[in-house]
Amino acid sequence: MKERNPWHTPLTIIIAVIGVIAIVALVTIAVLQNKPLIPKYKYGIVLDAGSSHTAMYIYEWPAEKDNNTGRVEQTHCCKVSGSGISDYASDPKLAGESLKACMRDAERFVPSERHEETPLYLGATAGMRLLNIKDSAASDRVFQAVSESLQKSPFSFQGARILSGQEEGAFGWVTVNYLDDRLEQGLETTGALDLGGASTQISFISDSFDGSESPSNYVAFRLYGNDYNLYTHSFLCYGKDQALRMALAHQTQSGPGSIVDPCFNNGYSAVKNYSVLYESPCVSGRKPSSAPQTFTHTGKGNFYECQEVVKSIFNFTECKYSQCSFNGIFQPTLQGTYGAFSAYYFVMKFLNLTDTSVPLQSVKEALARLCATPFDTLKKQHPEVKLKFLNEYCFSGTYIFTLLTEGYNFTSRTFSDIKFIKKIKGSDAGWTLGYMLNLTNMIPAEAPDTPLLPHAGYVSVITVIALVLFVLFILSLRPLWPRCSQKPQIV
Ligand SMILES: Nc1ccn([C@@H]2O[C@H](COP(=O)(O)OP(=O)(O)OP(=O)(O)O)[C@@H](O)[C@H]2O)c(=O)n1
Repeated sequence: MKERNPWHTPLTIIIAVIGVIAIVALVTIAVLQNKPLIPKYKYGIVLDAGSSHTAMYIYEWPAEKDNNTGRVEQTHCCKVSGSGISDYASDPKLAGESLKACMRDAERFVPSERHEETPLYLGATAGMRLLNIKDSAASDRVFQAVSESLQKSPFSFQGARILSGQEEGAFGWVTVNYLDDRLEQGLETTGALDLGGASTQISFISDSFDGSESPSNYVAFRLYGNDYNLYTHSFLCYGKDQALRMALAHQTQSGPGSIVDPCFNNGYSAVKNYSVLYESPCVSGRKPSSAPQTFTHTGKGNFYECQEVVKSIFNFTECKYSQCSFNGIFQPTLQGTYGAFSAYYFVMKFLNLTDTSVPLQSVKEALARLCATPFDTLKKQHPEVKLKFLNEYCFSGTYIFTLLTEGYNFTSRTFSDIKFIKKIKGSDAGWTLGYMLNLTNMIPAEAPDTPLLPHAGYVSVITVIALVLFVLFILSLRPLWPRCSQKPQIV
């Protein structure tokens, strides 16, 4: 009779089959879990309606993350052609029209199935702050026109409004520190220096500042479980275009028919209109009573004389606090590193001065050389640069140098703490990202609970444990294992 294989009992076969199925199931789950998911994103759009121009930013973040905690990145930027919306006060409809090309761009960059749920914000800064001061009805009409235009887009329009200077400064600080991963990791933060066309912002954390000395400069945040006492100040009229107006106003106080300006290169010449120069609220109170309609503005290019003109637009003496930056505004002791963006970057990049490890004296010498360059030579050296920017680099460089050193009190030791930046990890530095993160509750106040193990580690551990349990189970069934029958010995 054929001997029966002792392993061919129903019980061992069932155990073996269950075991194989369990292992196959575990391996399949582990593989599927670790397979990269098809990326699905959510989107947010912010329009930065600045004084000199409007820019549209599209942000995206992974859709599958709980509570929108995924990392937010800028995927697209569209520069609206033409000037800032505040320049359309006399024809507001055009302000709305001007946004259309970028909105069409957004329709292509955001997948159509996401259009309806994508929030769209418009935030206006110092240009509209000034228009609101000058003519609030005109400012309302501009908002009406841009809102009507944006309501027609397929996105979820959340409104258009003017940001306060404090918001602009604070959201710029949030952006820089979010992109640098300093908030989530609770690292030492970076200060933010923003130079626009009509205002400039300085925001930083200083251990010596708790808001008590100057509450209007204080913003408190609790982000990812950490408390921040932020110092921030926005100087209206100290953006570089309005600062230039103030410098020109200083030089035209007696209403002359021509001025020779040390802040413009030798060979520069233009005829300017008194009414246009003095139409801004930053200078309107100082319009000379008896002036011709126009004046001839020529350059002589002298950095040291230009610095004297630039200094005249600051008040360095008045201060009712323990310490001030300028114009009687409190500023705590500078601390840590700083990211300087917007016009700080544009100007310093052109001047090849973004490397702050060079001594401050060398920066001064480079500016002196630039200002002393005849305008014709400058044009030949930089045929690719738009004339409206090239005209002003001597003034702009001198202004930035003076604002940083005499205004904010950066010294030859602390100047190297400044980094001139445009983007951080692909996203533009500016207030827009911080604004959107805040409005979409993307930064939690408390640190999210982190799982003990990363996902892949978790799958591996349960697989190993399951295998061990399976082997133990098999071993525990040992008494049921069929015994080998003793074969009769053949002698
Ligand atoms: N290549 C460039 C581009 C811009 N600019 C200058 O940079 C300033 C604009 O900076 P921006 O951050 O765009 O300011 P706005 O948002 O327009 O102004 P604000 O925030 O004050 O409303 C303007 O003076 C513009 O002339 C420059 O010097 N070089």
